[in-house]
Amino acid sequence: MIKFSKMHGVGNDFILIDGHDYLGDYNALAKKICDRHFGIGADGLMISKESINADIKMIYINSDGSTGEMCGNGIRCFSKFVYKNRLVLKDEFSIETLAGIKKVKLFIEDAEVVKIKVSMGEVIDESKLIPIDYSGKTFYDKEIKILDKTFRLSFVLSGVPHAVIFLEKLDKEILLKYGPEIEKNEIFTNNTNVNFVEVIGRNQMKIDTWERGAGNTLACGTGAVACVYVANKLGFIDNEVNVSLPGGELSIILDFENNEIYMYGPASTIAEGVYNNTEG
Ligand SMILES: N[C@@H](CCC[C@H](N)C(=O)O)C(=O)O
Repeated sequence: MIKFSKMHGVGNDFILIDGHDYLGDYNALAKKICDRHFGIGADGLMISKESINADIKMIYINSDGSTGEMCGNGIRCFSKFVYKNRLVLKDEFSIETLAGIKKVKLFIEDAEVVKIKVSMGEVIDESKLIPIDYSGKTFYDKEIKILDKTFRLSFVLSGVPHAVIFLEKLDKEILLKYGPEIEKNEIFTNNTNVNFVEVIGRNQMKIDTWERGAGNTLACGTGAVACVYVANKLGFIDNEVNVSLPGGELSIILDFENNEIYMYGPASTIAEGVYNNTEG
């Protein structure tokens, strides 16, 4: 029996457990517990662990059992989870992830966490530092043929790898047909998340994401950061952007002076309970 919380960050849903409550194989557990028919159902599993370098450590595993280095929506849920479960006793703290240490700040009203700010760090775009088989310096707006269609694609690392494609209008059929193909395209040496973006104005965009290891999700936080960064680099938008995702809204701020990117968004607790790990 494993105690869990089920949470979502703008529709990107997760199961969270305290690492003290389960010490087994987390990747195998993620596959079982995230299954939408035989498990609780979620896009990913997060486990809290003690950290030597930060206030707490977050382990993130996708629903297919693969490890993700970071999760933008996940880290907001994780922050609220560890605060509510008194694993961290401050409202501003640091979290160790496989993509480095991230700082978070909780906004609390009437004892409820209403919003979380995450310092997401820098986006990395140098090809030699990111998982792409490409000899040029960076991979911005390059033509790439996928099945029968040629896309203009950019590729960056915002904690996890992200492909960014701008469309005149978002199209679910394109996402579902080409997303899985791009995710596993051989140029991306560690696979990739795939974001389709519609720019609405200088401060507004819409994104639909096909996630590495989880498929089509209702939102992706690291994806929102990657898309805002790339769109700004290509001159399409300013540095403060409201991002609409199928599951809700995020706010992303590029702070060039401090080499920092901030993400603001909510985190909601849906359920708390006990998972029976012996059946299912
Ligand atoms: N949903 C996430 C990203 C989760 C990890 C990703 N699927 C990967 O393995 O790269 C987010 O909100 O950032």
